[in-house]
Amino acid sequence: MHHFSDRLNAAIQNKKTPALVGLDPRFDWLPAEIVRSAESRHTTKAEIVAGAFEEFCFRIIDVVAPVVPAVKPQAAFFEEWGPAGCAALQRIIKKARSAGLVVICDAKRGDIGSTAEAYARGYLAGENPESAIWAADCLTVNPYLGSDTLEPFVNVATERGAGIYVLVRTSNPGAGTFQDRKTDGTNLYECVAGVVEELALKTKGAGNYGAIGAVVGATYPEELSQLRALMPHTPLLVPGYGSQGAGAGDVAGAFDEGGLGAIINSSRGINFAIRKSPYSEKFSPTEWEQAVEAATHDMISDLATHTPAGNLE
Ligand SMILES: O=c1ccn([C@@H]2O[C@H](COP(=O)(O)O)[C@@H](O)[C@H]2O)c(=O)[nH]1
Repeated sequence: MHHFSDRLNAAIQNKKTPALVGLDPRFDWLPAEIVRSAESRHTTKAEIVAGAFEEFCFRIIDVVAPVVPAVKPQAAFFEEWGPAGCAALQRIIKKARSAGLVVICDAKRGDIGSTAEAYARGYLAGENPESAIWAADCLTVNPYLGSDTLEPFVNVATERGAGIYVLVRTSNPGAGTFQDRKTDGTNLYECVAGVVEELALKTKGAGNYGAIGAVVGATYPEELSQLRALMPHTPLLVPGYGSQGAGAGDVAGAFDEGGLGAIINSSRGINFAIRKSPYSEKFSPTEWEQAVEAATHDMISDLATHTPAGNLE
């Protein structure tokens, strides 16, 4: 069985980029042709939305799979639409994996240990997509209930060659409300980082990184560099690039000297590139996939200017 971080790093090296495409569909922003097609096939609103999300994400996967290592579907946008949305998410994960992509399901789960175990078993398929119903390679996890609640995720991830990313320093404006709280001179996020690094070290693969990673926002570049140094064996998932205002310079501190150790997410900036300059001027609304492709290539080039080339050459 191959270790999660080793598989992810191989994918990053193969595609020569740490760019991660988020799949965050919004019904009101979908291309008209996709909405029309879903309306012709379904009757209820939930089925129409779910059908449209599925086609939209399938087509994004077709565009980005040749050039990026991984995708991150955001479960919330699918769960909002009930069973139809969840069924679409499941098929999207399957499609992304068949396209050779590493799939990180962003569902931010967490609960008391015995319940966390059910989340872990349900989401974390790791290397064998048949081993969990949601068939993800990796899941985002909320550590608020305590370090004992991370254990079931660690155990299942280790058994199945899967991974988790634990929320350490999130990208939102209010991240500091709880995460910056200090006890004995240590911030809460530094305390969580310490626990995560221990788990990363314990689950280390053939390379430098563990199966347990951390979510750290690109919108806090100083903390990002600090956490890279504090967590040398922890792979980072870095949201906040693009629509939330962070640029390639802000994420430079996330990488190790070989250019590994982090993947950088953009969701709206890629999914809905057609709605924004310069793509809205370059392409007509029906050419939205070309806009997705151009935005992905631009992100890859942008990141390359600030990523140590090292292992990505
Ligand atoms: O700290 C966090 C943790 C998760 N996210 C998620 O990432 C994407 C970001 O979307 P953009 O459109 O690129 O802003 C979204 O799914 C968030 O829920 C985050 O932004 N910050």
